[in-house]
Amino acid sequence: MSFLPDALALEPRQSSTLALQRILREQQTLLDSAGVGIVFIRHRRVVRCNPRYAEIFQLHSPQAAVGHSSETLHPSREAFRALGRAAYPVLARGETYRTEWQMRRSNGCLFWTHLTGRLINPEDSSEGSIWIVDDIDEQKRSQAELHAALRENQVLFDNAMVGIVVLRDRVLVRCNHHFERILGYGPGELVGRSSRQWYLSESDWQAAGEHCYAPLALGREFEGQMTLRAKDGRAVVVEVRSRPLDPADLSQGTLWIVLDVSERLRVQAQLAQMHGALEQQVRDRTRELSETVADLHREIEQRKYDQERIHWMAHYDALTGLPNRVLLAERGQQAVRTARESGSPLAVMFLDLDNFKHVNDSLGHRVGDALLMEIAQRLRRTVRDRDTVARLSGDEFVLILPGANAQGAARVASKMQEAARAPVQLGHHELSVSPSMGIALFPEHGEDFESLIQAADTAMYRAKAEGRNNFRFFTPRMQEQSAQALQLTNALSRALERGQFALHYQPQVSAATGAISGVEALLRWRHPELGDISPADFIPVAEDSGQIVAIGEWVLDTALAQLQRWRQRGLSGFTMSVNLSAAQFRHPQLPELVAQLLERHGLAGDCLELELTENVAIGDPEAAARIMDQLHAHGVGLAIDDFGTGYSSLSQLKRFRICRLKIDRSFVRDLGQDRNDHALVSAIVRMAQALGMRTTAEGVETPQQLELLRGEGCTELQGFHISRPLPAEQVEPFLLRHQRGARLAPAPSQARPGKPSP
Ligand SMILES: Nc1nc2c(ncn2[C@@H]2O[C@H](COP(=O)(O)O[C@H]3[C@@H](O)[C@H](n4cnc5c(=O)[nH]c(N)nc54)O[C@@H]3COP(=O)(O)O)[C@@H](O)[C@H]2O)c(=O)[nH]1
Repeated sequence: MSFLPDALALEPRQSSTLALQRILREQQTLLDSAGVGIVFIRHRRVVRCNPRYAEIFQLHSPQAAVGHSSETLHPSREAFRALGRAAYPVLARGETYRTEWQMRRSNGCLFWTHLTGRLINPEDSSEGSIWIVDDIDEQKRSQAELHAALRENQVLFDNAMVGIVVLRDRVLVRCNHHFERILGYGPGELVGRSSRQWYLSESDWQAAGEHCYAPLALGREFEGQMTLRAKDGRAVVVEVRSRPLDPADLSQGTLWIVLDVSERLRVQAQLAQMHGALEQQVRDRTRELSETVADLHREIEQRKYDQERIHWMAHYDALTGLPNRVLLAERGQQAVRTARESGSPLAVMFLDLDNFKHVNDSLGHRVGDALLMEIAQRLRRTVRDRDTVARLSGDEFVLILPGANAQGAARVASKMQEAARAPVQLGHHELSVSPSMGIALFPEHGEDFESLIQAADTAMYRAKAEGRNNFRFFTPRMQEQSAQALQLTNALSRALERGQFALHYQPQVSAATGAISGVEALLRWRHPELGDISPADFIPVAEDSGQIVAIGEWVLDTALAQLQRWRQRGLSGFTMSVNLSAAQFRHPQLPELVAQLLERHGLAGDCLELELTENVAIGDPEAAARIMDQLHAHGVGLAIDDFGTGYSSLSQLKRFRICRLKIDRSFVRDLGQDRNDHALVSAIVRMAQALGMRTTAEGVETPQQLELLRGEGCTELQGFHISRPLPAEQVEPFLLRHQRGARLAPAPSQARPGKPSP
C-alpha cells in the first residue's frame, strides 16, 4: 500500500522517481510496523494488506490475503452485508466509518475488532476503500469480564446479607438495600445524607467519628459494635467493619460493612437466659438428684440401721444392752449342744436382785432402770467373754457358763455377790443390792436349755426364800416346792369367789389408859387342801398378779361391815385399820371406793384408818399427796405401817398429813436388849410428837416392851401381848372388856400372848 504526497508532482522526472521510491519505502515501513491491520479493498476483494493484518487474521503472509473476498473475513454473509449496509452510506458521504465488529480469523475463530473505514474516493466507491482493523478481542473479553465482575459485584452488593456503605466525609455516597432495610429507609433515601442521620444523638455521632476514624486515618481497619437509630427511631445494634477505600488517602472515602446484630443479641440474650435457666434447671436437677441420691443413701443406711436395730431389738435388751430372752434361748441351745457333743460341763445361773421392786416402787422407775444398767455392766464385767449374761425381764438375769462345773459356777456366784455388793451412787441415792441366784448343771438338772433355766429359777427362789443374797444349786425337792408356789398362784385366783378369805382383827390399845383405840383387820386365807396360808406369802402373789385390788376391796367392805355390826352392838370409840398395798393405793378409784363403802355401811370417814407402807408415796409423791388429800376430805385417817424400814422424808410426812406412825416390830422385838432399837424407837416417838402424830408400836409381845414403849411416850400399842389377831366373834370379848379402858398388865407373868389382861 502507498500513498503519494502532492509534492511529487512538483519534482523533475528523475528526481521525482527517486522521491517516489523513497516515499514508497517510507510508507512500506510505516505499514509494516503499524500496530493495527490495514487493508485496501476494491470490489470486495483484498488488494493489499500489511503484516499486522495478516497476523490478526492468522495468515502466514500479507500476500496470502491478496485476492481473497473480504466476505470470508466475516462470520457470515449476513454479517458482511450488514456491515456494508451500515458503513457505505457513511463512507459515501466521505466520512470515516467506525465500528466494533466481529470478524473471523483464517482458522474460523470469531474475534472482535475495531474497524475504521474510508473510501479512497468518496465520489467513486469503485476505487476501493481503506480499512484499519484493530484486534480488540482481548480488550473486549477483558471488558466483558470486567462487566461480569461488576454485575456480580452489583448482585452481591444488592443481595448481600450485610449492609454495605460507602461514605465520603461522613456522607453516604452509596449503600446497598440491606443497609437501607436495616435502618428502615427506602431505596436511595440515604444517598447524599450525612451519617449523623442514623446516630441516636449528636454526641454519639461525634464519639463514633473519633472512635472509628482514628484507625481509618492511619489506613487501618475499624471493627466494633455500635447502636444506630432507625428511621422510625428504634435503636439498632450493629457490628461494623470499616476500611478506607484508599489506605493512603482517607478523602477517597470509606467502605462500611454493617451487620444488624440486634436480633442476634436478642436471641443471644434469650439464649443466655435460656441457658441460664437451663443451667439453673440442671443445677436444680443435679441438686435434686444428689439430694435424692443422698436420701437414698440415707434411706439405705436407715434401712440397714433399722434392720440392724430390729435384729438388735429382737435379740438384745433395750435397757441394759444385754442379750434378751430370744438370744439367750439361741445361745443356751447352742451351749447345750456343744456341751453334749464335747462332754464338757455347762452351768446355767438364774439371778434375781433382792428387793429391787422395793427400789422401783419407792424411788421410781428411772432410778430402778439406772440401777439395773449399772448392775448389768457389773455382771458382764465379772464373767468371761464366752459366757452369756442375758436379761430375762425386770431384775431377772440368766447366765450361761460354758465349761463351768459346780465349783466354777459357785465361784461365779460369789463373784456376782461381790460385784453387786459395792454401793451404786444414783444422784443423791446410794443404793446397794444383793443378788439371789439359782444354779442348774447340765446334764444333771436338765437335758435341754428350757429345763436348765427352770431348774435354775426354782433354785433361785429357794435362795431368796432362805434369806436372799445367796445362791443355791437346784435339787429335785425344790422342784416340788416350786410346783407348790405355782399351785398357790392358781389357787389364789379362785380364793375370793370360793369364799376362802376371812378377816381376823387385832386390837390396838391406848398406852396410857389401856382403852381400845382401834382394831386392825388382817386377811386370812384357808385353802381346803393347802390349809392356812400366811398373808406374808400370798399378799405378794396377789400384788404381782393384780388380784390385790379385788381382794383389797373385799377386805375394806368386810372390815367396815364388821365395824358397823360392832357399832350396832354398842361397841364403839375405836377405829378400824385396814392395810392397803401400793397397787391398791395407786388405784385411781380408791378414794371413791372408800367413800362408797363408808356410805354403804353408814359410817363416817373418821372411823377408818388406812395403813400404808412408807414406800407407797415416794415413787410419785405428788400423785400420792393428791390421793391422800382426797381420802382426808372424806375424814379417813392415814397411818404409816412398818415405819422405819422404808424411805420417808419428814417433809413428805407433813405434806401427807399422816396421823399415825406404826413403829415396825423389828425395832420393838429387841427393845430392852438393843440400845440402838431403843434409841430408834425413842427418836421415832419424839419426831411423831413434834409433827403432831400418834405412834403405834407393833409386835408388842412382852410387858417389858410395853413398859418401855409407854415410857417413851408411844401412844398406842399392838401385839400378841395385848391380843393376837382373832376372828370377829373371838375378839369381841376383848373389845367389850377394853371399851372403857383397862389396865395393861405390867409384867409378862400377868399376861400370856393372846390372853390380854383385863
Ligand atoms: N395389803 C394387805 N396386807 C395385809 C392384809 N392383811 C395382812 N396383811 C399384811 O400381811 C403381812 C403379814 O400379816 P399377818 O401374818 O397377818 O401378820 C400380822 C400380825 O399377825 C403380826 N403381828 C401382830 N402382833 C404381833 C406380834 O406381837 N408378834 C409377831 N411376831 N407378829 C405380830 O403382824 C402383822 C401385822 O403387821 P402390820 O400390818 O404391819 O401391822 C403384814 O405385813 C400385813 O400388813 C390385808 O388385808 N391387805
